[in-house]
Amino acid sequence: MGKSSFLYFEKVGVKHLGNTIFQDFDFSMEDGQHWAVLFPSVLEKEAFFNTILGKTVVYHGHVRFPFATQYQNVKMAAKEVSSYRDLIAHVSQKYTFTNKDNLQNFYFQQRFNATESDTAYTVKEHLSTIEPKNNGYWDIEKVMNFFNLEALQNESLLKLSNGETRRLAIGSALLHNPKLFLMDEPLTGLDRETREMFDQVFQQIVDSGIQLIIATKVQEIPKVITHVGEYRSGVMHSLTKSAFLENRSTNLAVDSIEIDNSILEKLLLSLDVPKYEQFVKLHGVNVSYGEKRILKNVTWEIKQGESWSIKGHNGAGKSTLISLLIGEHPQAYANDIYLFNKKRGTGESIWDIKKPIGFVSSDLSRFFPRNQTCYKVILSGCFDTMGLFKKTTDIQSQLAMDWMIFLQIHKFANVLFHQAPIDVQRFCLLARALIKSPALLICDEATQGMDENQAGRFRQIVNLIANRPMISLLYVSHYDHDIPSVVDKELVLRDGEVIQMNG
Ligand SMILES: Nc1ncnc2c1ncn2[C@@H]1O[C@H](COP(=O)(O)OP(=O)(O)OP(=O)(O)O)[C@@H](O)[C@H]1O
Repeated sequence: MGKSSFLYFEKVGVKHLGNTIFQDFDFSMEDGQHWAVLFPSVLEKEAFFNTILGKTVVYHGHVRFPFATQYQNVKMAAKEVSSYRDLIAHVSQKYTFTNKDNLQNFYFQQRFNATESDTAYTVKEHLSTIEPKNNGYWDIEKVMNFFNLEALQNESLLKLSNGETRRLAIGSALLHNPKLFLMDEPLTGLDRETREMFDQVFQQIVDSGIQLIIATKVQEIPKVITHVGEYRSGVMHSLTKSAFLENRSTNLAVDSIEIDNSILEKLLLSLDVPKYEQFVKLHGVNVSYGEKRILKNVTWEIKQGESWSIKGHNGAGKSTLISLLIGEHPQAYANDIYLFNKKRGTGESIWDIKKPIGFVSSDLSRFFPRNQTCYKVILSGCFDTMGLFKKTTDIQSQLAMDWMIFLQIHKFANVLFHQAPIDVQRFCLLARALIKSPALLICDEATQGMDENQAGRFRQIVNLIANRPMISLLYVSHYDHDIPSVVDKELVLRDGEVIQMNG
């Protein structure tokens, strides 16, 4: 390797989660370079990052980190324990924040329950608990300022929206002043305006002396990137960014995916949904926390069988609106809301509300107990619990397995859910939602972090389900191309207000 070598893989063989992922894998990054890496599947992408982080089994070859040599020599001379990892920051799609007891045991509806979240740190507290591994350009003040976190500094971590959480995750990682920053799809979950602003964010990070490896989509390769590595057929094809973009065919169409219709037909027959006269109706709905108004006078009706998208900037109130529908928000009772023929607050139980709803969100995965397998997570849909705690019938067990086979995730049945790749987790959540024959399927940024082929397959299946006359769909995404074609109605929120409704 040359003198200016920063990081390299030499004929590396890697095993991860029981699978051999790489054989004779080569990759080389020089000082001053910033890489975008493209992987066909989440499994390979996660294995690549985890290998750099030393979390996989390298059974062959070497991974070398010349960028850390000087640092480690200095530490060794001072007789201090150190690792090359001290110089790496990583923001994955699976980031979680812990609470004050250092346990990650938040439960889902806690987010919407303003009084119950005292075990969660505020944004400012969280940033001050981080013990930077290195001193450098980034400190709390710079991070707060640069990522627009001042206004949120006293908010509990639990209450942050998806986009707010991501800004915080990137800012938190920078506090370590790493030399190498690994980012897994840093733009997903961000609204269009924020995504556009991120070119400046990357530039600032690079200007502070940090080198980047970003897993991303071709359409989202940031300006600062100098090189692109595309992993195909076991080989990382490396090019400068300009050569890559020149070579690239403009046809980025996603493969159309073969769906096994015979299994689907059988599964769809199990989706036997009753008819509701008053499906979902909201009239003048308001949600606020103290002075902060999150939803303002929202009036909206969804008829059975309709398919809607909900759009709006990060923090506009989309997830809050959904939380009212799925029975997770305590302020639902104080509002004029009809769900499935019943007015909220007239004696119905939370289970009555949840029963007709299948819910899939990018956020949901982190709330399942860590001992749950993929199979159990799917079965927990039968009981609307976050994990399986009851005995299941043979019919339920068979149905869960049939959905897994149809969705091609059956080989993960006994894998712990939190260890499964992101796309497998999402298909599990989809199966968990569908196993109980929902009348309303809600997908809240559900394909976030999935690769384009898997996201395409997810949309295709959602399309097939939502095309059934008795089933309604609510779909939230920051990307127009991600919205399934069955969706023909949209609600747009800005700062909690409905600014557009095409229904
Ligand atoms: N319990 C709470 N107390 C105070 N503020 C809250 C609470 N819960 C949510 N919020 C705030 O309400 C706003 C709306 O959040 P919500 O998650 O509904 O936004 P969103 O439109 O889904 O955003 P994103 O696209 O980023 O997911 C955010 O600014 C969030 O910080």
